[in-house]
Amino acid sequence: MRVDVVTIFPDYLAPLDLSLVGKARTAGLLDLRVHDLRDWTSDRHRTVDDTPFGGGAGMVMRPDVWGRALDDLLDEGSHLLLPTPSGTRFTQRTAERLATETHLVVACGRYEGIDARVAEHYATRSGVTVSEFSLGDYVLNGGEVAALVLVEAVARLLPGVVGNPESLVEESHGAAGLLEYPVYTKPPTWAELDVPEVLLSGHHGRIARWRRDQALVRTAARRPDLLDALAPDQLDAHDRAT
Ligand SMILES: COc1ccc2nc(C(=O)O)sc2c1
Repeated sequence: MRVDVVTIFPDYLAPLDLSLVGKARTAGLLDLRVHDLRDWTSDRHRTVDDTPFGGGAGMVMRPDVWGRALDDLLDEGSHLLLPTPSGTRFTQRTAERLATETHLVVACGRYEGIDARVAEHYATRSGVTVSEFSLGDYVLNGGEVAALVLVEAVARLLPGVVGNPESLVEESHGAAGLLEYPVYTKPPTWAELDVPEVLLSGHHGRIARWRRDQALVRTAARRPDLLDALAPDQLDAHDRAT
């Protein structure tokens, strides 16, 4: 998969050189390129914004500069992603869908946002998909943090990136559709708190059942909406009794 990220703060994306995503890039599993939007400016001051039509506070990012950048980067089959507070919610299901695609272009807005004609124009471009998304019900100062989240959430789903793909199933918001169960390691007692006895039993069936029950109880307590969203076949009779 190729991912192009366009931003006026390229250094904001430096964390993507580290850890799991960094390893995926080194292994050739992810072709990630970060671009400075100002490379597509044409004036001495490398201007990317201007005052909003209709008045109001702040500045708006210019469509002509974004147009030159996106014309260079978008191809047949590209998915243009625009982080924005007014976007649809980015979820694990979104990440799973994006992880099946070949080319993502993430346009990081700043100031009051990108001129609306940019999304409108590229939505009509043959072979290009455009999506505006938000991380959640809060507002950041720009799209870069959302880009970091998106790239990591997608990259870790690419084949070969995570050591044990099975771990993707039981993690929170994974294929099981539940929050993950609590995890423990040595020492068996810490701060006068013991590890649940069942986890020391070596009885794999009981351990699996205990973990499933913990995931269900946690999900019911913290995110009942996730339980409501489960398909009927995702809960067995024991689950329903828990
Ligand atoms: C101007 O660009 C922005 C500004 C705020 C913002 N907030 C996001 C969020 O997902 O919360 S994406 C995003 C993009």
